[in-house]
Amino acid sequence: MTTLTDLTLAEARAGLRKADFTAVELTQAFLDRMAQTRDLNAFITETPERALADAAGSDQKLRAGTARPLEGLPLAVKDNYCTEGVPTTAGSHILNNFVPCYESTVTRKVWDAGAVLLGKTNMDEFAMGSSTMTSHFGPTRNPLKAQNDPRHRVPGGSSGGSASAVAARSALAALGSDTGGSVRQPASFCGVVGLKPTYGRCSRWGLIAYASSLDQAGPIARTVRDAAILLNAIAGPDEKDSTSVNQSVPDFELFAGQPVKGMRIGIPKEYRLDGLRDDVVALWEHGAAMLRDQGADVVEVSLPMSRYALPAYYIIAMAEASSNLSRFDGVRYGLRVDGDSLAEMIENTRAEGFGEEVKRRILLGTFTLSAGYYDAYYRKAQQVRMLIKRDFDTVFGSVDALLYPTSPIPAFPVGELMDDPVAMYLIDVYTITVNLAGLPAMSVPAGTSAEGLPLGLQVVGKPFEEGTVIRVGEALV
Ligand SMILES: NC(=O)C[C@H](N)C(=O)O
Repeated sequence: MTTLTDLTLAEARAGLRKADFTAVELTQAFLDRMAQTRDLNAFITETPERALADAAGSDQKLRAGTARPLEGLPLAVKDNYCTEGVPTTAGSHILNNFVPCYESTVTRKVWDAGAVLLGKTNMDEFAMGSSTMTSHFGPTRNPLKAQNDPRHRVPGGSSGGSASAVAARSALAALGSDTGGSVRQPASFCGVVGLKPTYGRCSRWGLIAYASSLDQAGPIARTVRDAAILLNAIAGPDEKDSTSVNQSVPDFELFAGQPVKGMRIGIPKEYRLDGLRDDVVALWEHGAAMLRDQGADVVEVSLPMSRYALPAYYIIAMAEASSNLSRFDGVRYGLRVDGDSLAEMIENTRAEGFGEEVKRRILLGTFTLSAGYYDAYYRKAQQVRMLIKRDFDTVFGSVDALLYPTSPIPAFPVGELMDDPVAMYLIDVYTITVNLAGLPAMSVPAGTSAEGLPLGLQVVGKPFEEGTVIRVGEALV
């Protein structure tokens, strides 16, 4: 029999239904694998007892013929989803010992669909980063290394723990969240699939807020089909999140494997940045050729405003973060560091509880929102955001999807870029525009870099057309 941890989610689902193995056996295999791969530091909290108990419950349902869509399938969850009774830290010291008394809507949906929780995964603190190095719990490692180079690589971020776990086969699939690339970029770095749904497709309720107008839940999985299966479970409106959209949810799995013949795919010419690495250019051209070979019409399009996306994103994200993170004050939950007065207690708690990158963003965000600077920075960034969105609207009048790289670089060595925040922000150049425009996008493992590391290609679709993204994504692997 093949190793259980090597199965895709779709294969594991089929195996459970045919009773080739039990949910308890499958879960135990993943728990063993988690123990073997602990050096990756992919998990902040492991939940083995709950996993085995849930799996036993799933086995009963499987035997009774009442299995739900994700029955008995072991998943990992990024540690910024509130999980009732299970510690939830968002990778921060300030949420040390925080055990939510409620469950996020998205995680509630996967448990209601029968999935099994293996544990909560490591992440950049409050999802701020592209490497998982800003976590209070130490960096996560990518299970993959470059050829002839023993250095450990980052898994990307901020959902680096989730991507590392899926790539290491210590989870069948995982939930991440994507504000500016946090699902897609780690998927690209770890050679797995990452899907960011349309803004409003999934509920953000109980997902610890970073930048509320950009945050979106998303699956990380081994295959496009697996990501579609998970999206089926987490999509849909929620009365607890007024930004979730009442839009019908198709069966996304049906799109995996549908032909791309006759589709029009756009290649944005401005995304061919000066100095882009040869291997990334070659990957992109190869992807376009694959789609052309399958009968798609690949055309050049123009997104001129995207060149202003990075500064606009970092102004908006930091402004929203500075507001969202004001709730962490030591009064109600999480860390409290005493002081002589209430103000001093709050000051001490925030000074000790937040890491350097989070403090940098709170300070910059507060600055851009302050009187006198608001118009020059925040308002202007919102106007730029509108222009970027309009560019996409225009282009989507003539194409069905867009194709470009997920990241300009492959996974870099752990420790690098930490003292150069701007260089770290620049890595997000290809992922942030879709968050600003609220579009669905997917990263698929489509090639290998010169040093033998995975490279991802990104497929971007029209709002609420995740099905198209899934279709094109599947055609690239
Ligand atoms: N959260 C994200 O999507 C990651 C992005 N690199 C950021 O730091 O904002």
